[in-house]
Amino acid sequence: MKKKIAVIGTGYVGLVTGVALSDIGHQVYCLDVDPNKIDKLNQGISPIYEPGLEDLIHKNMYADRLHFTTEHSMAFKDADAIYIAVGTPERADGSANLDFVQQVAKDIAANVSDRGAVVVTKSTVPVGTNKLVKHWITDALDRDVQIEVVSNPEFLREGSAVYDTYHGDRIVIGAETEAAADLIEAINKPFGVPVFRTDIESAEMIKYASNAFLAAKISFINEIGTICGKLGANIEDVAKGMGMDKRIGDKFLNAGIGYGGSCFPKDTKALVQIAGDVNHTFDLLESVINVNNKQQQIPVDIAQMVVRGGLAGKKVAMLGLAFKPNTDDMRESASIVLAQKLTELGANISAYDPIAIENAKRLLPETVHYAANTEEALQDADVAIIVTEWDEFKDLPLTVFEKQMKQPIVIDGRNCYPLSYVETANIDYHSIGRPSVIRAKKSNQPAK
Ligand SMILES: NC(=O)C1=CN([C@@H]2O[C@H](COP(=O)(O)OP(=O)(O)OC[C@H]3O[C@@H](n4cnc5c(N)ncnc54)[C@H](O)[C@@H]3O)[C@@H](O)[C@H]2O)C=CC1
Ligand SMILES: O=C(O)[C@H]1O[C@H](OP(=O)(O)OP(=O)(O)OC[C@H]2O[C@@H](n3ccc(=O)[nH]c3=O)[C@H](O)[C@@H]2O)[C@H](O)[C@@H](O)[C@@H]1O
Repeated sequence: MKKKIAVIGTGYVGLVTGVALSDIGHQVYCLDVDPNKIDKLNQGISPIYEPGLEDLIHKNMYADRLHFTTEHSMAFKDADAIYIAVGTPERADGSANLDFVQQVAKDIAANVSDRGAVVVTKSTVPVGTNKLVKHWITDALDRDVQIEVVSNPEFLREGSAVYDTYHGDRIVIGAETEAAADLIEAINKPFGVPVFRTDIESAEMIKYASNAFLAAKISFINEIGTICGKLGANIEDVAKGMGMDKRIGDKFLNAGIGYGGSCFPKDTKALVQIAGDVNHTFDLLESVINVNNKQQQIPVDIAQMVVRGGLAGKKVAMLGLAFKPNTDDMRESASIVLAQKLTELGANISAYDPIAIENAKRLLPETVHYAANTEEALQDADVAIIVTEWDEFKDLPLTVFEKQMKQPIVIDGRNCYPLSYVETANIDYHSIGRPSVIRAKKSNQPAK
């Protein structure tokens, strides 16, 4: 069943959704208010770095199933389904800002075909928003047009967004009517991903609860890591041993310098607000957020302890800037907090990331120097901090730290190297929730 679909917003979610829906055969019109993005896309250039995405854009543009436009009339004309995938950024109080969603509702009212459409919200929105969207559209309509709304939250991860779309654990569909749910289920059928149907409010909550639970798992393992660090236990083995229990599961138990990105920080705060709106203090989630804020500072705390004479005037190499590997997304990356703190302490930062440098320049202090490669970033550095676990850092021979740095002190915020490997290198090594490995101690060890 091939349908005409309009996707509004070409950020991560809109673009990946639009491209994937065209790839399974639908006629898709992706609309954005940003003409630069649409220009680039019409030249086959993806405005975001996402493995595999550009190839799919080319394939489906060539097959004449995928179109990019700023023209509402072109996108909305005869659309069976209209997907809303615009941003829902956080307001100063942590709640979700729905201004972009409300604007799209007005645009739909002004442009939807007389035969009506099913309006699908992909954006992460507070419980009750889909019903508000329907109200906003019908309120602005000057004609009698049938509008149905469906909550269809998105669960893709940046860096593996294309893979996730085809191999998701579930597609959640929250609808008012069986007919609307049937249409969205049929549209998604070729993905072969299990569908879970529910009411609209539950679908909206599933998205926030899922992100909050994953964030809680990360903060939990990070707290255990901090205790392990003090007691001489190894968080990697602890997480492995815990994860073997199927009720716990082995995913999302990597201790590190906390979660970043465009969603966990924003969605956890929004859920605290959503709970507050119904007079519930979400104590657990507030702690998850506080733990994460502390976690992002850990490398600076360690650096202050281990670099002799303090950090003022010292060269700090930052390896990795993106909030996770395989993306150029810098939103809420721990590198932002770290660079600010280090700069306040008078350190000179030399930073390198395989692809996020252009985005980093907009968010990090102006004084940060950007190196062309790892070796240049490490040259004569007093301390190195690994912020993002890119493969090229994980594969780096530890001798590079020895050779390039003034003092080979490495603070690994992502536990990139097995301790047994670090033991063989002539570096001081501090990681998260694992014992430190110090040169002096190694040389004092009796010969075997
Ligand atoms: N980034 C991610 O990995 C995921 C994001 N989400 C959710 O999806 C939503 C979108 O997130 P991103 O894709 O990261 O957003 P984004 O902020 O990167 O992109 C949003 C796009 O919408 C466009 N836009 C804004 N107003 C518009 C309008 N009136 N008409 C047309 N286009 C308009 C903007 O120009 C921008 O290109 C958010 O609610 C987010 O929480 C959900 C799952 C994953
Ligand atoms: O709503 C969203 O936007 C998305 O948010 C996350 O996806 P994403 O932020 O792209 O990336 P994740 O792989 O979840 O990583 C988020 C952060 O947690 C950190 N993390 C992840 C896993 C882990 O074990 N430890 C850990 O510190 C990562 O380094 C990263 O900073 C969710 O995984 C997606 O399901 C969801 O759709």
